[in-house]
Amino acid sequence: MPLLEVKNLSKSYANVDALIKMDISVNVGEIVALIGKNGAGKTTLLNCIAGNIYPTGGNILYKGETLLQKESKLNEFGILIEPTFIPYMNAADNLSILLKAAGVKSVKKNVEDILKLVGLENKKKEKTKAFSFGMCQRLGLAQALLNEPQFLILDEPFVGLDPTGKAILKNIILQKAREEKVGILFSSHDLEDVEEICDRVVLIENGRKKYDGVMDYDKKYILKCDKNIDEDTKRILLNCNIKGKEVIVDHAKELGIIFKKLDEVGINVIDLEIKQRSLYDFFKQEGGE
Ligand SMILES: Nc1ncnc2c1ncn2[C@@H]1O[C@H](COP(=O)(O)OP(=O)(O)OP(=O)(O)O)[C@@H](O)[C@H]1O
Repeated sequence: MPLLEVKNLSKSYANVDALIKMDISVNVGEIVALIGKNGAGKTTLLNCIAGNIYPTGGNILYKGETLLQKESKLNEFGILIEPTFIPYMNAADNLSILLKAAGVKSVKKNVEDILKLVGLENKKKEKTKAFSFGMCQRLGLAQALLNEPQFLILDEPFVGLDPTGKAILKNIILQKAREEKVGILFSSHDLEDVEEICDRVVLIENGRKKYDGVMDYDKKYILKCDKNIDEDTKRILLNCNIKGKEVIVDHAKELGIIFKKLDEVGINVIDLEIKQRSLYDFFKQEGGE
């Protein structure tokens, strides 16, 4: 059972159908990225899941139960969507107060530990009105992590972060998913960062899901052989594209049989190269830009 399931979800504002019959899921320990042009519907989807806005139709299930009727489940979520803070309070006090205001009963992690994790340990006594946008993003991440969430919702978390901040964020996302089995759904326009960390990507266009797939789309496996592939061997390797000494294979699961066939005709594979279209190229070709 997926950790989170969005089923047939729609959201219309006055004149705009921002989400149209959206289905997506996030598994335990899975990192899923939402990508799509400005205005595609990413933030609307995240806000519906976070309980900030009500969908017009459809359903959201968390651990198999309808989320709309079980708002207490939101305590298991960590949410980073346009974070705002009380400007005349310092960073540490903001975290404590905001958690109480959100109705979180037990603050499991120490505020100082979390501030250290996001690289704000030297800023804990500073009033947030003096915080830059990037510092607010870091503090927003700290806020999202404070109650040891089982599910993380992050809206454009890379925006405004410097390279160190981005590296910290990527490490946190990977560690939360891989070691603590947190499910993570985030939106981003930073396709290189997305490509680096996510397990699955969902492309949204005009409120509809256009693509939903694992990150090994369009992978090609290039077997570099020690001699040219002759006509007889080409006939044996019917489904492969062959160029000189190279055999190009579309699916990893076919590699074993191809290795065996090559071995049978006395051809050795001396190197294996894996090529993949970049997420940016994919996005462009799918009409994302
Ligand atoms: N409060 C609102 N009132 C009316 N229309 C809205 C509102 N919020 C969003 N929209 C519209 O809904 C559509 C989806 O917007 P949304 O913010 O979800 O897109 P997005 O994919 O997050 O975009 P971006 O990448 O620019 O953040 C857009 O057409 C937007 O103009």
